[in-house]
Amino acid sequence: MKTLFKNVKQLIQVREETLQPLKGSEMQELPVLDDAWLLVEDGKIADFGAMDTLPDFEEVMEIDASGKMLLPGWIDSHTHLVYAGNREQEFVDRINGLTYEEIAEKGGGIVNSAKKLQETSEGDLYLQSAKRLEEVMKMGTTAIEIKSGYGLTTEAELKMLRVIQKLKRNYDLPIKSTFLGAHALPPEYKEDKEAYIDLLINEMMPKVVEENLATYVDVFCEKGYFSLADTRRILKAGRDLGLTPKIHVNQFNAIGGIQAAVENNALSVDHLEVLYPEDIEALKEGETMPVALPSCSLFLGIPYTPAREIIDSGLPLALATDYNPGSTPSGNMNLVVSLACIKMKMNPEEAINAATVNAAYAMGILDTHGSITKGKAANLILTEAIPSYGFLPYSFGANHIDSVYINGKKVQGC
Ligand SMILES: N=CN[C@@H](CCC(=O)O)C(=O)O
Ligand SMILES: [Zn+2]
Repeated sequence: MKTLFKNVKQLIQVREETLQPLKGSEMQELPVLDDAWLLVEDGKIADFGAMDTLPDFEEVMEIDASGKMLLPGWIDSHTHLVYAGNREQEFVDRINGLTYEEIAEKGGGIVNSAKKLQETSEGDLYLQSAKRLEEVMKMGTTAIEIKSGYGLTTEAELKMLRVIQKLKRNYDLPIKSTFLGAHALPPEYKEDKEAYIDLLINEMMPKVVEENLATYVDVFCEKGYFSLADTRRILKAGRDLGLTPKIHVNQFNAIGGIQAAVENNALSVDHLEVLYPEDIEALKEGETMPVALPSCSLFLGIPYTPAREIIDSGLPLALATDYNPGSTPSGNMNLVVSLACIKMKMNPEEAINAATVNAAYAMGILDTHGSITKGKAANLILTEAIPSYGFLPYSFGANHIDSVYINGKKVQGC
């Protein structure tokens, strides 16, 4: 089955190849092709060009994209989309003056979600999560990473990861799973953190690997959660079992997590709301992608990741949602791209590059996704008729998506 998009006002993020993420000033370049066509065959981008070069294709389904833009679908490289229930009460508590840390100290936060998840059946958890996945696909997300970390027991962590595995089987978009057993200390281990880390390393991780349930290993490296020494220990154990690190660092405090991540060849370091010059220097030493999560900053009222400092020092940057019940109950990548421009002073080109090419790198799928490149998956966003691509972040909060395609197939309901 072939699909031909014709009269596309602009094809955005057109690249012959994407071997490396985009760094520093490269992020300002967003290659586009005006008045274009694009052919999809067998779920892949087969060819594209300017309208005055359009060949006479036979047996194609034609889509007239006059006035509309076609771009690679958003790639969300950091989410906690599998969770049970919600934490609306904590949202109200924060409105009334408590901080995220104070709520966690009172037994709320991650352990609150863990309690809910432990009490939820695998079937119900799947249904809640599938609904969220469909919601974000309609908003243009065409590849996603999902973490465990709301289980905090062997059984519940495996339950989460099996739900992710079932989502992978039932949905066509790339889904990568990350084992985040080191998300918080369960209350029963409050006095014995080492015992929980032993359980995580000696029981949970081997089972996760045996059942092939995760590609990445994550740690919440933060004061009051997992220390630098804990992080190093868990990353090493994960690497020994073949799990690549991809970790939460520098959300509230910088405690050396970036250095540990780079030393362990982490694929990404995520959050970075607090960033010191030595963190930037450490990132320059490796291939680890910094990932900013601006909708978390918006929701918690914490600082935004200093994108200008990162990009202007020659580094790459990716954007993701952090979709989770506590700090970011939103999986809207369109809002993330807008916030990156409005609050982090990224220009539209940088933000779109960060949510496509660099996001694909942060998910380990840059060779197959993230750009309009021949042979890559036809995971695409077709916008409504809009004046320019900059209009997407500019008109924040609005939905200008006409339709979303995954492997060339239209996502229903958008
Ligand atoms: N910071 C750690 N984990 C999540 C929040 C988890 C929660 O509050 O449930 C995050 O990335 O923001
Ligand atoms: Zn997170």
